[in-house]
Amino acid sequence: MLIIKELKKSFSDAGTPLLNNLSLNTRKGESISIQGASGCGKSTLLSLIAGFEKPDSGDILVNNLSIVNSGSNLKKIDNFRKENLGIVFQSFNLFDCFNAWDNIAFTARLKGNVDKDYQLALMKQLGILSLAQHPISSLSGGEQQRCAIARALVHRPALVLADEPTGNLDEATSDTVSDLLFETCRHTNTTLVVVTHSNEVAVKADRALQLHQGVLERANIDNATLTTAR
Ligand SMILES: Nc1ncnc2c1ncn2[C@@H]1O[C@H](COP(=O)(O)OP(=O)(O)OP(=O)(O)O)[C@@H](O)[C@H]1O
Repeated sequence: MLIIKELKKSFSDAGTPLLNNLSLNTRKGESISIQGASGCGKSTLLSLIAGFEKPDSGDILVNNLSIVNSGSNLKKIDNFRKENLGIVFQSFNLFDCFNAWDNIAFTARLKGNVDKDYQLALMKQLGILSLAQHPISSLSGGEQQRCAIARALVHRPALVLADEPTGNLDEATSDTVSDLLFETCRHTNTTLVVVTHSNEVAVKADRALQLHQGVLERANIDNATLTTAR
């Protein structure tokens, strides 16, 4: 579904590339977590997958569409995002001037396929239906992030990218919100890539990976590490 082939990316000519022949192959509906040291290139990788940045070489395919080779065609890449991509940010990135319902409807309106029943079902699943008419600024951090998850899914994207989705939440809220993110993506058969510093969040993915020296490796998160992290 998401296929990354021998991706290279550097921000300077000196030294080893930040991403150095990185490859990944995911199944439809699979969830992947990515951890790694600060500055190792996790957010850069998400930006490349979203088509916000261009790699030096290699290819990225989502549902057989090359994000890299569509990169020079801005309309095509814009359509790719509208059709295929949902994004969840650490800082929620919701609009203060809209209520919860209109914030969530935003991506579907961009795509031109508002499906009220589907939005109602998603909001119900995420436990935020009763907040639909509330101003976004009146919601707690956990409630806002649940709205952001609904917004990322409401246009039925094939792929959701989440960059530190629980980074601004306390431990208990992080647990609830990350459970909802993984469950909702499983329920809707949406492929999910989550960048996180949290071992507790990382182990909820079907595959836990770490970015190390420019490539993705299987993460080794054992129970002892989890216990220590708690
Ligand atoms: N547009 C850019 N121009 C130059 N350098 C950049 C640019 N974007 C990122 N970098 C550098 O690339 C490296 C990787 O950044 P990135 O944000 O991808 O790391 P990260 O693994 O997500 O880090 P963190 O866990 O701290 O968020 C950093 O050294 C960063 O300064």
